[in-house]
Amino acid sequence: MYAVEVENLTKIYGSGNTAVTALADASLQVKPGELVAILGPSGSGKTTLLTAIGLINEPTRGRVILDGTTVADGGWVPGIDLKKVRREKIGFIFQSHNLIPFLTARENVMVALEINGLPKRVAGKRAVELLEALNLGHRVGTYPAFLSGGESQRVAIARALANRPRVILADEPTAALDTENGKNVMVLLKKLAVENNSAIMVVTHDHRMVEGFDRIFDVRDGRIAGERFNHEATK
Ligand SMILES: Nc1ncnc2c1ncn2[C@@H]1O[C@H](COP(=O)(O)OP(=O)(O)OP(=O)(O)O)[C@@H](O)[C@H]1O
Repeated sequence: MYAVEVENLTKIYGSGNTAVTALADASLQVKPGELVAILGPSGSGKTTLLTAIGLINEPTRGRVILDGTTVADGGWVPGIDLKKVRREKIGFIFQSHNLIPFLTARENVMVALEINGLPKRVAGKRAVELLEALNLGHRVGTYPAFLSGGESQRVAIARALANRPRVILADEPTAALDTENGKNVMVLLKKLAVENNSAIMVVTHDHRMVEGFDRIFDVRDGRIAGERFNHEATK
């Protein structure tokens, strides 16, 4: 079973003379354990695609199937609890890490767990384990203002992973990092995809990172214009 299936997805913003077709019949599938890039010029529809899969942006037409559950079929499937599906199946990583400034690294990760009903003590323990796995064991009590860019991004990754989501969606996660930290984040994402059997989709402009992906989807004018396998990455 695919972790993510998108079929003929179309998104039209606005209506009449001002209507903009941001996605036009885009289709793709991503398997569990796969790390894929969504690559394309500015305005090509990458973010629209990612936010539709992330249940943030309602598609106009077409289907989104997450982990076997149809969530959109010409708009959201009636009666579906979008928040619940989002919380349980999806982890987000943003370009700017969006950490909560008045919470420590550990507390930032705990928030994601507590929202899903984990008791504080259990959440605290798991948050520390996650941060340790990302080589941040020495930073658990540190506030975001005192973390480097690479460290902050790893805390954000720990938070996105906290609930072991089947699908991880990342919007330019390496853009604010130097090449070395960016490459480390890519290696880490690949490791996590494999270990957790998650599908990871990354919107990127960052050509420095392209070789780290298993597969690359090229987006042009709201369409999937091409698909490349990265044999180097899968060796
Ligand atoms: N809320 C909106 N209302 C109207 N048009 C929008 C809206 N969001 C995006 N668009 C338009 O839809 C098209 C696709 O935008 P989108 O943000 O998905 O592209 P992108 O590939 O992610 O671009 P970038 O790389 O610059 O972030 C663009 O023409 C954009 O102007």
